[in-house]
Amino acid sequence: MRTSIATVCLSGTLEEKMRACADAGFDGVEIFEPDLLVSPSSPEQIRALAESLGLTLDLYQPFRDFEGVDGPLLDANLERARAKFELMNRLGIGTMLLCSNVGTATIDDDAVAAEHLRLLGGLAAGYGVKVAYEALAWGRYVNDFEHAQRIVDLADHPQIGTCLDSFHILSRGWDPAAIEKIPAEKIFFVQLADAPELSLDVLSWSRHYRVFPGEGAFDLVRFMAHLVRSGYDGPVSLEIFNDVFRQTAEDRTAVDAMRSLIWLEERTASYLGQHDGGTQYPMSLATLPGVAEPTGFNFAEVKAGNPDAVSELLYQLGFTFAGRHRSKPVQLWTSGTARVIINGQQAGGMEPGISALGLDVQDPLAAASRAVQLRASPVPRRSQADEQVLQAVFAPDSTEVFLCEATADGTAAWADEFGPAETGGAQTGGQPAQPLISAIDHINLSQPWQHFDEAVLFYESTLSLTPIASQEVPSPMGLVRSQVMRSADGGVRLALNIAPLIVESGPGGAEYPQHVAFTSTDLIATARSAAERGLRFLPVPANYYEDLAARFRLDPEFLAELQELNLLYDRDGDGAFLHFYTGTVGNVFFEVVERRGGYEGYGAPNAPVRLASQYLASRGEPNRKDG
Ligand SMILES: O=C(O)c1ccc(O)c(O)c1
Ligand SMILES: [Mg+2]
Repeated sequence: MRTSIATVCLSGTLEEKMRACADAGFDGVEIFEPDLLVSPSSPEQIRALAESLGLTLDLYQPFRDFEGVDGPLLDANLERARAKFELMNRLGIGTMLLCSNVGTATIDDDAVAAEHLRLLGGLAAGYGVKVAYEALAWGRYVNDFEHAQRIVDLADHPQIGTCLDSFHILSRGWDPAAIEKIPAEKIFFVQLADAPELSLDVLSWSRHYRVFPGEGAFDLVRFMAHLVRSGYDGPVSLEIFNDVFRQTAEDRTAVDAMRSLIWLEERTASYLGQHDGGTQYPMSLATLPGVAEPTGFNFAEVKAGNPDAVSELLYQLGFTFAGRHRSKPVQLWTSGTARVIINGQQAGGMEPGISALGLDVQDPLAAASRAVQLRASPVPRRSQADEQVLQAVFAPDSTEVFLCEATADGTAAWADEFGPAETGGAQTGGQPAQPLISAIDHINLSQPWQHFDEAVLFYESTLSLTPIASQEVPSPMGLVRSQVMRSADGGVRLALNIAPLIVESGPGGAEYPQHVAFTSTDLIATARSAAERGLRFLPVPANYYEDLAARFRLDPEFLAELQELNLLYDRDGDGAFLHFYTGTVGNVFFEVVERRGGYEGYGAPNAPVRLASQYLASRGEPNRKDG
């Protein structure tokens, strides 16, 4: 599949955009006219730059408001087109995009529009270029791709064909199956965009909210399947008008874009494999190393300049110190299969924060190769000869994601690099035979708002995690969007939260704490033992417990126990959820959860209580529970 992208998708100058597209691995670009008009480079220089970057210039766009107009305006429009065809010859671009008329058309007659397109085709022939007619969703008379195609048929000129744009087709609810009826040689160009479901006029939706394939709600796999079946084999180009991408570093957006297209290509290949058996089509679709979902968490890593505050929390939760790394300032704490690494390497005066997570996968090499083919950056590692070689890539928020070998007994092969425990921390104590905390339940990573869609696409495409319906949680600092990505059996649950931007601290000014949640087989016993070891719980206000009593019929003694220990409670169906939070150290805190009777959620109704309590704590408000 030939990949292309419109320069309007990216921030920067035309030259910067082209370099970013080439670096991300695109085959070609569409030149968006306004980008050229403001460039100091001549058309010849842009052409030479594309050549030197190995990019093809696939399309010049847009040409607007041409057809369906009165005689004098038509003459002027043809003159306008002549100038653009001359320009295209200088650029070396063979196809121009013509949008259906949204403003000046006064004649609602297909025969007239077709006649005008035929005239345009005649002019284009003189310059050896072609024109791809695109039905904009808000076109005055033509807003449906089948209608545009009927006009192209009527025009019946070799230089005149269709441009299909998934946004204009799917936003209007047109059925993309009709693409298969269009003769392949008449599809001159294809643009792809996804979009979230919004109730908005199509123009505003299109101009501000398009996103890359896989980041929205459109079924682009089915769209692509119809396109492939039509016999089309030209460029598949991303055309994303998006306010956030326009202000994000262009190289980052280009990588996100390329990832979305590679993944769509793979999913289309797999869809066609399932539905059309071995049928061969002109467009060849590349695939990636397939990987199964990760089966569990192998570890979580906290980086900290001073490990003591973190190790103290873990000790209070009942974790056992399992030793120091034999060559690095790194500690391992365990409880059951929950492993937390506290890494003091290169952490200087750094506040504690989650820096890495390890996932159990069947084939770490294949999983890493897939991630890298999806343009994830590998984490550079300098392993010593006697250490496990671990595969890792950076997530969009720079968290390191390690792809670890799953073992049948839940142990970690690298753990023998740690020890012996006796030489280690202040608080050791042997591992109890049956620790209450048995595993990592989920990891919660706050994400900068502007990279949220990119993060969801990253975890879904590289790691095969599935996003479940997102939630919105109010906090004193704004609405937090929470998106859980999980494996089918719940072995891996990752909660991504959009951190609201604290306006006064400026972009990136405020870091939101992140957390690791552990599973306990007996939450109340865990809380009691943690309290005895001096754990400071995140305080929960009395109002919360009054509301709990009103919502659920809880045994008064049980309710009193929840309140005494600062425990939170929720229910779904037959299931119940008990959990508590520790205080925050630096940018990290811990949660302990007990899932009863198949509870599948994360205590979302309680999240506002947590966020408000953390907000008070971060402002140094008195903790009334402590007196
Ligand atoms: O919003 C527009 O005007 C516009 C322009 C060119 C396109 O290809 C398109 O899909 C939309
Ligand atoms: Mg378009």
